[in-house]
Amino acid sequence: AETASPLPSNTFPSQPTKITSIKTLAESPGLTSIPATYTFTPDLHGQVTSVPEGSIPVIDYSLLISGTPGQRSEIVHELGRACQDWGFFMVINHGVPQKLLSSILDGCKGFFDLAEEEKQEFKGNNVLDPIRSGTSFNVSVEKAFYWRDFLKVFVHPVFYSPTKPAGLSEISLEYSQRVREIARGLLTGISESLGLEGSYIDKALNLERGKQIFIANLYPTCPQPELAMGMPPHSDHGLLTLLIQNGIGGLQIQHKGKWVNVGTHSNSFLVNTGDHLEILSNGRYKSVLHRAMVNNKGTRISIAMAHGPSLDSVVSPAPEFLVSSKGDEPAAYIGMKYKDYLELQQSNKLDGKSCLDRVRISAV
Ligand SMILES: O=C(O)CCC(=O)C(=O)O
Ligand SMILES: [Fe+2]
Repeated sequence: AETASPLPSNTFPSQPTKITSIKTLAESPGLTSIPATYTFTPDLHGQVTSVPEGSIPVIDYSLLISGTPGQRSEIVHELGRACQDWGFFMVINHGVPQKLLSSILDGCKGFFDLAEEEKQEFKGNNVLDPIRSGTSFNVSVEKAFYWRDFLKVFVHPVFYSPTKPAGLSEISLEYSQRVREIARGLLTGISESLGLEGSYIDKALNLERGKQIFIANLYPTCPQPELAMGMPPHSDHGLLTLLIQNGIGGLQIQHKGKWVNVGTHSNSFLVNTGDHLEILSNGRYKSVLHRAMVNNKGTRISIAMAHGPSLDSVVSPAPEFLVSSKGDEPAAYIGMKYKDYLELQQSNKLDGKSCLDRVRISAV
């Protein structure tokens, strides 16, 4: 039972023997240092570069959906550049009301504020269970733990939601639908930017039944943020992840080998490319490495909405990229059923792009 096992006890005097949430630990009175089991290599923060204000790509979604043909093709071009150069961009003018964004963040806060016993009802037993609440990433395989609690819920093609707190289910349904629509719109533009039909990815990966996963992350205030890690460097398994946060930053992306602070951007979606976009595009659009830092100023909540192929899709590089007038291009990844990939990624340690490395045939 993966998520059922309690964290092992350690020598830290005030640590209870069974930690089911970092929230409980973070709220212990007088906590001034973190247990050794939460400690990572020091000076993670020192290696961060700041990029000039305004250099992270920004995509105006309204122009993709209702711009003139000229504006639209400009946005498609910008999407392609963002995927190629960054694997990351911000989406503005997406049309999702600010009120819905704050309601869903409040709903997640309500979930994390439930009594530990209540959250335990939703802990799940298997990595592919549709509702899973837990701490760190996968405590059954980790030696050091992340300063993070999570709630992961499958919201499409079948919608699930925890039954508590009251109201979360309704808000989550609406939020999931709105965000899925934007993800599909972006993937239409991304298909075109790859020189394919707009509907290419949608059809090839059966997005009508695409897997959409709602991931709420809680990063409580940490007394030694420079020693702890919210989420380690990793890439996401799906195609595109759309993230929002509660006004507190912490996300960093890797760009040209350096870690870059994304910061806070109210009312925009922070979008990153995932492994399946890299596989489908035969390495043209690489999934971006990202991680979550913690802080000692306030509790951070982020909601990452992951969009992937349908579970039964077997994804391999699109044949369109393998033959060209310039000669054949070898497939750089083997085909794998998305369900198997997801299971592999969730059952192991979260470790960079180690999952993608398992399907990679050659360096690209
Ligand atoms: O909280 C964040 O900023 C990142 C979360 C994330 O990468 C994930 O849930 O996959
Ligand atoms: Fe992620």
